[in-house]
Amino acid sequence: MQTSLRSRQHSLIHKLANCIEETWQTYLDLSPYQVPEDLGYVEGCLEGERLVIENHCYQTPQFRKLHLELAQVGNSLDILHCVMFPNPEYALPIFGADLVGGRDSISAAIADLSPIASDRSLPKNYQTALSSLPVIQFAQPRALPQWADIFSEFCLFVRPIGTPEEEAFLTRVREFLTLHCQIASTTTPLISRLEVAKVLAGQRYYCTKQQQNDKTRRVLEKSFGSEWTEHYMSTMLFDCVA
Ligand SMILES: C=CC1=C(C)C(=O)N/C1=C\C1=NC(=C\c2[nH]c(/C=C3\NC(=O)C(CC)=C3C)c(C)c2CCC(=O)O)/C(CCC(=O)O)=C1C
Repeated sequence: MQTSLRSRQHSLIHKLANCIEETWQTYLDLSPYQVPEDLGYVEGCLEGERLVIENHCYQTPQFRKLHLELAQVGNSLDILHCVMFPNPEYALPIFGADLVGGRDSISAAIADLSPIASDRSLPKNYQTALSSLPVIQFAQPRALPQWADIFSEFCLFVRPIGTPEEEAFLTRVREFLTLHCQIASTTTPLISRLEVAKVLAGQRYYCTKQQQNDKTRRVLEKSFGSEWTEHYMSTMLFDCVA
């Protein structure tokens, strides 16, 4: 297997990809996840922009899909995308992260443990743990777009300025991930079909809103066209089970 794309991407993306995989390996019981239509590694080049995508997928008893995706547009735009979809029998939030940047700076860095409850609240244990984390002051916080009503009050969305802010972002994401994996590993599955149905509704809402991110859609469409992109966004990036 050739070296991972991360070794040719921005250092924060490289470090976060390693951090995510190390945390999963440390706290979770990983099994392989069969990526459909050999989407493990894809390249597209329509309007002259070559897009390379590398997908890493796993599953565990508590998570139906752990998805880490690295992508590079030409040799200018680096992307890290990560979503942890809980098994619908576990009433757990959805961890999501997105890093987008050029060779020397990250323009968007976002990470969140997103609620799936209909009242948009996180479970008490998450709220207690997250509110005890020190608030980090970033120089350039970013405003969420209209579709992004799915994130929690603890969501980090910034343009990190310089190494200290990149390190602070990485540390906070590591704290989110560690907390999430530790709680998930000690959570017992739901029994009632009504509870499971509510979890599915929450995941479906999350996926529907994420699919409205036109920044993602446009990058994919330029290299793969709109039909492939619609399929990819609804079955690979943000698929919700029936
Ligand atoms: C957990 C949250 C989350 C997850 C899981 C997620 O997938 N996106 C998420 C959030 C999120 N992403 C955003 C932006 C951008 N996303 C891309 C592209 C891709 N992002 C990808 O994952 C892939 C597939 C590999 C591509 C191709 C680009 C280019 C940008 C513009 C960069 C910039 O503005 O500087 C914004 C701001 C949207 C706005 O301001 O309107 C938000 C909120």
